[in-house]
Amino acid sequence: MIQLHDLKFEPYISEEEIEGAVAKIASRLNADYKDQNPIFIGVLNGSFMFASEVIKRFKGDCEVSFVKMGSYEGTSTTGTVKTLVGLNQKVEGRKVVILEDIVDTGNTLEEINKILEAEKVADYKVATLFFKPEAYKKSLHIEYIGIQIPDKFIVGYGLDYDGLGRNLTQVYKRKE
Ligand SMILES: O=P(O)(O)OC[C@H]1O[C@H](OP(=O)(O)OP(=O)(O)O)[C@H](O)[C@@H]1O
Ligand SMILES: Nc1nc2[nH]cnc2c(=O)[nH]1
Repeated sequence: MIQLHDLKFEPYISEEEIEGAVAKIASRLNADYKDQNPIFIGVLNGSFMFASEVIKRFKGDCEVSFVKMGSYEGTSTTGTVKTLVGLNQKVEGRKVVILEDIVDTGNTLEEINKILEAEKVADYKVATLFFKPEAYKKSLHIEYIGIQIPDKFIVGYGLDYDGLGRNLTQVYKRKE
């Protein structure tokens, strides 16, 4: 068990399971985007570890960019997604892959969808390491899903509780 600020968390998803999920997504991306020079767009802060692990397994040419979005305070969403750092490169006509650490309510994804529609990308797909089907309230398609989890608050592998826990190499869930 670990403690971050005032909350306790227990081990939930091992490094091996995460590594297996990352490898599967990377393998599909290698097949689907062979010779297509995709642009990977990581959604900061949470996706930094997942993005790095996926991108280093991609074998062809690719470009890498990041946006920074924020909507969580403590363990719940504020319901308002702020674009803290937007896209700083032209993506018109390009094939884009969004890299998310987690899709929960889908609010963040919806905001990213608006940005990409305005940018007129050729097409884009979403890859997320974790997905909470019970919490997802949107209809945007998620092409690459690593691990589906119940509607519990998790930390580790990029995900934080009020700033702490992003460096953990396995995932923990809030102790009930
Ligand atoms: O589907 P949603 O309910 O929108 O939740 C998903 C988002 O929540 C987290 O970001 P957060 O706002 O906590 O910012 P962070 O990545 O900087 O931690 C996570 O990184 C996703 O981007
Ligand atoms: N740390 C963390 N951030 C999230 N953002 C959306 N869902 C979660 C979650 O379960 N944990």
